[in-house]
Amino acid sequence: MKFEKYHGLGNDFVVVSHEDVAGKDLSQLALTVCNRKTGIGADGFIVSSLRGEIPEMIFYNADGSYDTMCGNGFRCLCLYLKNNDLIKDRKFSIKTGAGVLDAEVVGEDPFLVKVALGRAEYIHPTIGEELIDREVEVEGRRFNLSAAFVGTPHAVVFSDDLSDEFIDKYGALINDLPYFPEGTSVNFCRVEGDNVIRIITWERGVGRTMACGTGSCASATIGKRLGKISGESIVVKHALGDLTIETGDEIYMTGGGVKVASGYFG
Ligand SMILES: N[C@@H](CCC[C@H](N)C(=O)O)C(=O)O
Repeated sequence: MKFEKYHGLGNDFVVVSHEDVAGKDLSQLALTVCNRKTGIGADGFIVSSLRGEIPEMIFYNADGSYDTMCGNGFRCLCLYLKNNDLIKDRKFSIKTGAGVLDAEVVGEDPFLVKVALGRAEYIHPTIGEELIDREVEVEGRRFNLSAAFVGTPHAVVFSDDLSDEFIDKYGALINDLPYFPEGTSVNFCRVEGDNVIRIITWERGVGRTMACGTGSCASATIGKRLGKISGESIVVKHALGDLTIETGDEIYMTGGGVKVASGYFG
């Protein structure tokens, strides 16, 4: 199987063409390919499909679970399509499990793409109301928990502790709360300026990753709703760099993608 590997701020993905995996169990393939000991190693598996009128992203997490959207993966797919001459225009659209999203290449070297993600949805499906700044207790520790759906579900907690141990422990525990019967990614954020937050995400289907695009969008919009940050353009800091999130009526995410490798697997 021919593959290319990409990352967006260290959130890494194996990208393959739909033609090369037609008829295969994609969930099982994601599990095999993403294994860091016995596979290629990645946080997610992206199948690039050209079956329809516009390109389509089919996305699986490292644990084999399907997901509707992945922000960093989406930007990586944009670069994959560009590298393979599958998109020629600066502006284009890609179908995802969360709908058709418009994108525009705004930088060539380094590659930079701006993606329109629509509006954040705040009505929480399990409780039928918004889950914003709600005090919850998790193993004796109090959190102010908020949630938003930005193509995929996200919980957001503002915290000064961004240590690996804290994220690993409470990310998994918050994902297991009854509010989230289908699980959720959990974003831990620290305010670092009027329009700046630092974020570390515990991702559903993966665990702690180096960056999360949709999590950055959810965190920026919730940070603004809670009055913790302000401004149209929010800088979301990750270990390897920043994403710019515009949070007007519609959310826009601007960030890069990097090709790491290509080859054959199996
Ligand atoms: N890495 C992502 C989000 C991926 C989805 C997540 N693992 C889930 O299951 O919801 C991003 O960059 O947006």
